[in-house]
Amino acid sequence: MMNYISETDLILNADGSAYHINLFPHEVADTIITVGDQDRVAEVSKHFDHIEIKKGKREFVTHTGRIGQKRITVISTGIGTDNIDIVLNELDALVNINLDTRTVNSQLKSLDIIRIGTSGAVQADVELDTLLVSSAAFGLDPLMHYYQHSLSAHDAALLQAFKEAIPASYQLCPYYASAGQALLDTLATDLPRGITITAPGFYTPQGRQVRAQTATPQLLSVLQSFSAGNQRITNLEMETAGIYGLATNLGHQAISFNVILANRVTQQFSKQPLVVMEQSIVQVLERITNSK
Ligand SMILES: O=P(O)(O)O[C@H]1O[C@H](CO)[C@@H](O)[C@H]1O
Ligand SMILES: O=c1cc[nH]c(=O)[nH]1
Repeated sequence: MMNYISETDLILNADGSAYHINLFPHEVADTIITVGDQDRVAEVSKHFDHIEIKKGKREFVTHTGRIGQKRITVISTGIGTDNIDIVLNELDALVNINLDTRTVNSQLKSLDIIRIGTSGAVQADVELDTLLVSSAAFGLDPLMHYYQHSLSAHDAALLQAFKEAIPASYQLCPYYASAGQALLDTLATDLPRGITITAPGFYTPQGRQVRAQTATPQLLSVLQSFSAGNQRITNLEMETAGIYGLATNLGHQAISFNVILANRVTQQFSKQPLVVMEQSIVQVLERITNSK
């Protein structure tokens, strides 16, 4: 059959649910909040008026419910863009593929995908315990090199400028992906913004020096000093570029809210990470429920 998606391209569990995230189409809302930490899922859903579904498999815990009339799914991705590949492809399959015929639906759905995650700042003036929005992200992980990913001339020039700023000896191959403009406009016009670096690790890939010897000794200062026009790199984390790149490829809107827990320039870490995350969750939920 034409355009048939095979049983090994899109794997379903014996009950017909998506292979890793273990969900059925009716269990997913059009507004999706992604968090890294499984325990953060309940910290979000405790603010729901009603929870209709609680499911989980591996690191992918999902709660779907409502605040007022707004139906929201919150799902944990675990750490890293390899998990983003799984979560975004499976969420998209649930809403855009007929799982019985294994063909793509004629009407495609665009999800709103909203990350609430923690992050480290690379600029001294990005303050601890504040909320920062990723206007775009450079991925230093490899995920989007496997997907078609076209850029505007402006964005291609920005990526080229960043590539030229990285010492050749680092052997890095960054990609670039932007936030969904509609979500930036509806949820985050008043928040500080910047370009986020999505790293393929937490320690040396984010310029940390513990015991392992680094091959990229000036990474933090390279990131900190990069600028193009009025754009600069503000923070480091591990999912945003993959979320933005795959959301763009699949026709979804995505936005990443970063709770700044570390400042890598002042070398300070938040004294109250759980309190700040709780305040940020409340703030983002208010923005979502007030938006439409
Ligand atoms: O707090 P989360 O959402 O997990 O996000 C950040 O924290 C983790 C590293 O500690 C990475 O996943 C990074 O992106
Ligand atoms: O510095 C940090 C803090 C949170 N998450 C990261 O990935 N990096």
